[in-house]
Amino acid sequence: MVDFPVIDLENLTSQRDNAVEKLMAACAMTGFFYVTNHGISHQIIEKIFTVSRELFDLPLEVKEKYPIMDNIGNMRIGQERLVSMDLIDYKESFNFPSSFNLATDDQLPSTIKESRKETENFTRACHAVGCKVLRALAIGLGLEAEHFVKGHTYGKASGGIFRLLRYPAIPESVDPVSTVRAGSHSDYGTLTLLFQEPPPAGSEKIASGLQVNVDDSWHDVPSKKDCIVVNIADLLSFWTEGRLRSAVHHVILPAGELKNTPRYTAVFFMHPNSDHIIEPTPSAIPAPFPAKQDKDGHLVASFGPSPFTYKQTGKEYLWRRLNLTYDFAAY
Ligand SMILES: O=C(O)CCC(=O)C(=O)O
Ligand SMILES: [Fe+2]
Repeated sequence: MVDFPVIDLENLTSQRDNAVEKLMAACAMTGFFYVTNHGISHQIIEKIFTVSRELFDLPLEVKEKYPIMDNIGNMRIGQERLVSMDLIDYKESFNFPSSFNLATDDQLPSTIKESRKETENFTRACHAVGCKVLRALAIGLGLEAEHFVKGHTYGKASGGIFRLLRYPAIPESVDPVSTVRAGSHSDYGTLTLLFQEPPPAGSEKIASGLQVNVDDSWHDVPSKKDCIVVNIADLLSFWTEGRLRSAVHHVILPAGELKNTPRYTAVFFMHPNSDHIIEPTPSAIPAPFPAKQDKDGHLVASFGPSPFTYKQTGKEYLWRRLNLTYDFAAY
């Protein structure tokens, strides 16, 4: 059993109660942890899930007016297959720019346009939480606090995505062998913040389906009251030459009565500014996977889920990564 630690954001910011050490230990092992005392109110989180329900409840022909383009828009059930064409991801999603103030009217169905201000406030709050974690990580690595944050500016162009997801109830007709809720993958960016709706009353003990792969076995990441699940994503792992780990995760079909309940999540994917150049991190902590020179003299990562060249911008990385994946299969 892996115990994903719960980290108090206030303690992290004020460097109390070994919170930074706890965070660094989690990031060296699994890259997954919970953040509590994050200051994002219940009301705004509930509002986001209300907006999400209204959005997915729109008629199909309305949702299809917003097809995914440049990684923004709607993906219908089965469109995104994270593992292979043989494994269906039984989910639908809507991607918006993580700096929601950059969303153009034509990217927003009426339901979310009506809640533009609240949604923007939510994304600003998520960004602020992510920046606090990035500062603590920089401090934990012995760097100046703003090392990562200065490449993450709210309101500036980036590959960052705010994503709403609905995993529908599982009909009897679904083949459990060729279907998952989300196939195994690691995230592309720097940090991911995941909000899981609390399970319905009476189902608290049933796992939500999100699992993380640690040392070749899968571990449940249950929804925890008032907590955000945060994980290190691939780019931050490359950036730090593997000092911070980005773990593979997936969402399996639920068990028991949760099969009959749709699952809603809201995900805030942080990416650096499009023009931010990613160099290896100058930390005194030994890197598990130091950058090396390739035969053409480029500085490249010596590990990871895809080739990675240093000294490229956030934008170059993201587009190379997306192009390696068919049909925008990930983000
Ligand atoms: O919805 C979830 O629990 C996880 C979603 C996820 O991993 C992703 O969208 O990258
Ligand atoms: Fe993910």
